[in-house]
Amino acid sequence: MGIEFRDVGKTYPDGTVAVTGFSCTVPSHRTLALVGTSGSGKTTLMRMINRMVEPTAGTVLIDGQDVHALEKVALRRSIGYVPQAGGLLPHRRVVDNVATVPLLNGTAKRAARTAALELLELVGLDPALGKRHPAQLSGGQQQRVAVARALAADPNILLMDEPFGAVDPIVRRDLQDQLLAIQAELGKTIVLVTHDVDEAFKLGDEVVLLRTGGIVAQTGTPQQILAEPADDFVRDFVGAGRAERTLSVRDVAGRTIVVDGDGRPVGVLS
Ligand SMILES: Nc1ncnc2c1ncn2[C@@H]1O[C@H](COP(=O)(O)OP(=O)(O)OP(=O)(O)O)[C@@H](O)[C@H]1O
Repeated sequence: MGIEFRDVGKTYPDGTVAVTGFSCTVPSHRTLALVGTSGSGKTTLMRMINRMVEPTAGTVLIDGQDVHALEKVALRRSIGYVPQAGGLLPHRRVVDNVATVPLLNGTAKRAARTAALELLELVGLDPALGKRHPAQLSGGQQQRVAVARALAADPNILLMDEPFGAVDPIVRRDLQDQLLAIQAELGKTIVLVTHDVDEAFKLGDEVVLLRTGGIVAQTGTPQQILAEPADDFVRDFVGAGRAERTLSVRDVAGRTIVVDGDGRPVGVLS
């Protein structure tokens, strides 16, 4: 059970080949990170799951069912989607943004709002912020709202397209940690698109590294890819040979410090 891409391809009407012969399974409750350079077909692949993009070859299945046979609007509402820049409705209050899909699905207003306020707490926001409009929140807070909104209809599947790409590195790390905590609690099936290999390794149980044309360079757990990069392209991309991944330990003032290849401290061991 889960999501299965079966030999899918996508050639856009202008002839651009975005994806070719892609096959992959995402088991239920696991996170797949699609990582690769710009234009490697990550977003195209992810959008095939909720039919925002229709493949020109192959099949996408959810729990064994061809998504092509499912009604598009119902399918889209049943899957949480976190777009790149939040995609919040600017003229609606935060709480109403979060409640959007449950309201469309017929949940009563009061129940939808109560649930929305609980979701704001789940993503680490003060429910009092629910009264504000999106423009009155920071970029990081807006992304938290976007995650809350994607979770509002309690979907089994969560699609995330560069969800934390527009925020600074410290907020980004916070949001990543929050997502890991939420995932530990809720156990969604997540497909995450990122161009940041560190993010892919941190969040993905399984990582697919793509090259141009949606061709798989390597699939594996972060540990497998780091330990045995398939070729020079992968090695360069993950930076396995880069100095900063070559860690060593040093004793400083009676404590054991871990430093990177440039001697910068990255943590304390004991
Ligand atoms: N609607 C479209 N019409 C034509 N070509 C498209 C369309 N959407 C995407 N493409 C092309 O398909 C290829 C893959 O695009 P896609 O957005 O899936 O890549 P990506 O890996 O997600 O890139 P990025 O990291 O820049 O978002 C690119 O060459 C892109 O220009």
